[in-house]
Amino acid sequence: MTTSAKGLEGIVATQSSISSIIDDQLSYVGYRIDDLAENSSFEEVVYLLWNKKLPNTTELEKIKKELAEHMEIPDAIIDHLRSYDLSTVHPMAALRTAISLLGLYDNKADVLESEVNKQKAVSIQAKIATIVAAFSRIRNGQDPVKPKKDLGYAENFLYMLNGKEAEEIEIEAINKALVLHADHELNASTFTARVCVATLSDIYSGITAAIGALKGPLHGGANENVMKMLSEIGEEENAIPYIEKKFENKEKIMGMGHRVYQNGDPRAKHLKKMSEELTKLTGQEKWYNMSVKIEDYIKKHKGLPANVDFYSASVYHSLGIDHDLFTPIFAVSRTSGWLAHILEQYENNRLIRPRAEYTGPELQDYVELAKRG
Ligand SMILES: CC(=O)SCCNC(=O)CCNC(=O)[C@H](O)C(C)(C)COP(=O)(O)OP(=O)(O)OC[C@H]1O[C@@H](n2cnc3c(N)ncnc32)[C@H](O)[C@@H]1OP(=O)(O)O
Ligand SMILES: O=C([O-])CC(=O)C(=O)O
Repeated sequence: MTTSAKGLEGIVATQSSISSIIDDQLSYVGYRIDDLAENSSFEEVVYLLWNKKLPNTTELEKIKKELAEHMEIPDAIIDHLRSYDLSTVHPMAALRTAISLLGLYDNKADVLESEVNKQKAVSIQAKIATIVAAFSRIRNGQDPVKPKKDLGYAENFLYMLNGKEAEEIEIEAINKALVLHADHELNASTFTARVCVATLSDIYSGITAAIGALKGPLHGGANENVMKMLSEIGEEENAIPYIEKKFENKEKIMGMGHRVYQNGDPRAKHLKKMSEELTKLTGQEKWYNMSVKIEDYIKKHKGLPANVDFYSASVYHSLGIDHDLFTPIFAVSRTSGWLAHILEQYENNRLIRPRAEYTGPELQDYVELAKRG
């Protein structure tokens, strides 16, 4: 057997026609992320990822309507969210459980037929935004707000989160963030989803497993930790001494570095621009200025680029979103990619089962319990 690649670095583990990263350029089904970020709605991207073509007007209206119509969640999920000790539960843990629970209210959860799976995809994509918003409201002692059928996805999410219709600039920011986070080739959570459903387990299992993988700070959980770091730094002049200390302690800087991108994450510049605009608009420029200082310093001293999580932190913060909801919002977006990969996996399935390079002791004789030292 050949030697293993730590963290599977550089290993091509599957074929996929959903998204690609070539020469540091990201595209969804061949459409450049820059064009999609500037021009498309999240629903357009959802359609693109699931159907591998951009929707025409009728198709776009249909997916928008379907998503809005499926957003409402069973009362039992709300009751369940109310039963948590919300002072300690992380919203990603709540989301992981709520999606799993959602499967119990779907009498076709275990049916793997293609058409049924597509219906489940719409339902899960629609409901995940509602679950995140409901969790946040219940935690704040407020009643969950039902979705409105005439609102787009980003707008509905903000409406359910805040209990009032959002400003255009907020909708634009969330829409763009959802577009930018939607898919990213074979990242850890997407790979997790594919490994899970390749056993012919159901979609709910795949999404639940993926949420678990995204939660970690080396992956989606980094965005919350970026804001934690910025808050600890507090003021711009503290930024560089803080980072130097982290380097001395050999600690990682959240939101920096990437396994695949060597010269920078193409999504980061969009979030950086949004961060600049939104922090200025809300009088919170210090978070942007501090982020730029850190980015420049780390680029210069470590050669590491900012990743998608770095500037998303100050974007969400300037929209007044609780810091521990940053990763759940990432999950809301990435669900579209997970679902696309799950559907693709089912279409051409083979069990995913790599090998391990054994590094333990050579074969040895069994020692009876009484004779062991
Ligand atoms: C949506 C996403 O998932 S994007 C990634 C989100 N995660 C983060 O932002 C967490 C911070 N970043 C990291 O931990 C890493 O850059 C990862 C996990 C994203 C990718 O890392 P890998 O390709 O596995 O690189 P690895 O962790 O092995 O690091 C390689 C070297 O670079 C250093 N390095 C990598 N990232 C960082 C960082 N953010 N801060 C400081 N040093 C870093 C490591 O310490 C290591 O140095 P060494 O060789 O001297 O020991
Ligand atoms: O691709 C990765 O390893 C992580 C990432 O940027 C993402 O999931 O968006």
